[in-house]
Amino acid sequence: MASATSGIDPHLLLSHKFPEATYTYSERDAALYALGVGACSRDAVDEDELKYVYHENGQKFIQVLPTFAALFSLGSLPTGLDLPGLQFDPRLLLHGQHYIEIYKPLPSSGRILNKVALAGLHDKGKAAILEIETKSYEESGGLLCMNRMTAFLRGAGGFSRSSRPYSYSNYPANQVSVIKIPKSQPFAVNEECTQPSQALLYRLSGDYNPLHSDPVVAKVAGFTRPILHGLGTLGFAVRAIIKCICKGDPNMVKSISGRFILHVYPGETLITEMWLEGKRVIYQVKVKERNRSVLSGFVDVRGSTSSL
Ligand SMILES: CCCCCCCCCCCCC/C=C/C(=O)SCCNC(=O)CCNC(=O)[C@H](O)C(C)(C)COP(=O)(O)OP(=O)(O)OC[C@H]1O[C@@H](n2cnc3c(N)ncnc32)[C@H](O)[C@@H]1OP(=O)(O)O
Repeated sequence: MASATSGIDPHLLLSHKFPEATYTYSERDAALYALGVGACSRDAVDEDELKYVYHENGQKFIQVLPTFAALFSLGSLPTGLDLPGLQFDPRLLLHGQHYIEIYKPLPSSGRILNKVALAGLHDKGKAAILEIETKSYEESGGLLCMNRMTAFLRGAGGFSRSSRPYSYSNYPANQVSVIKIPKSQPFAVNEECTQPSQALLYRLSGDYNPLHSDPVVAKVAGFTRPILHGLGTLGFAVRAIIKCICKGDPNMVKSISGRFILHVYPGETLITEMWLEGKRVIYQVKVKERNRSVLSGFVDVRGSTSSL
């Protein structure tokens, strides 16, 4: 794995003000995204999923998966991940966690205004953790969703000026995604193969990091070949939860939290296990071929749990 100079000045970094950014998308973008996270990949006429990619039964608009909201936040990051007070090797960046709150059903197309802020910074010694929060507004001014993404910057830790490791976050502790996986049998299990070309398809939704497409870059980052986008795996998991628990209704999803535990290679099989705890679905994704957990978290749902 490569290493390079890094350095973080917490005060300079946290005082940075991001400019507002817009993100425009069409139905084609929403459908391409759905295909990128495996919608209809097992069955091109899947009765729960065709609506994400096609105007099924004469529906006026396609429906949008709630995880599509994550693209709003990626689109608002500065080019080259260039921020004052932040020096790190971008080749060693991994997506660590992602948290989304959805306040309204996502429209099938739109122009979104993003307000971005730094939500957290933590010194983990071998790594720095940087959290970026994006609030996304419709043109009418209504708040549509909020994303908080966590970047795990390998090799960028050790910037604390005192013996106590630096740690700052501006949000409640109950929104962090380290969750306990129940010991009981899961309520539902979904198994699905990703395609060898999955990351090449997913990247067309706007995350062109070469870690997911370039074998040389992947090796420098410590992987044998390009890996799947973390948000790609999250998209598979949440789609499975919508299918198995929300009876195919994407608008039941209220919030989504996930921690990326281990990388996934495109072509591997994802097993999503789900447990119901009131209105919360605890989930864990394992890679079948390596029998390893790669992602875990929770999805909070709207509506009556008795009908689930
Ligand atoms: C604008 C400039 C800023 C840039 C940042 C912008 C945000 C960008 C977000 C990134 C999105 C775009 C790029 C996308 C990239 C990808 O999709 S990469 C693929 C998806 N991700 C992965 O595959 C990562 C899988 N996970 C791992 O490989 C490992 O979990 C790890 C992240 C390498 C950590 O493992 P390890 O080094 O063994 O850590 P530990 O020793 O267990 O823990 C050390 C401390 O770190 C905490 N921690 C561990 N894992 C995570 C995690 N996933 N997220 C957040 N924090 C994590 C852990 O709790 C430890 O802390 P303490 O308990 O306090 O000691």
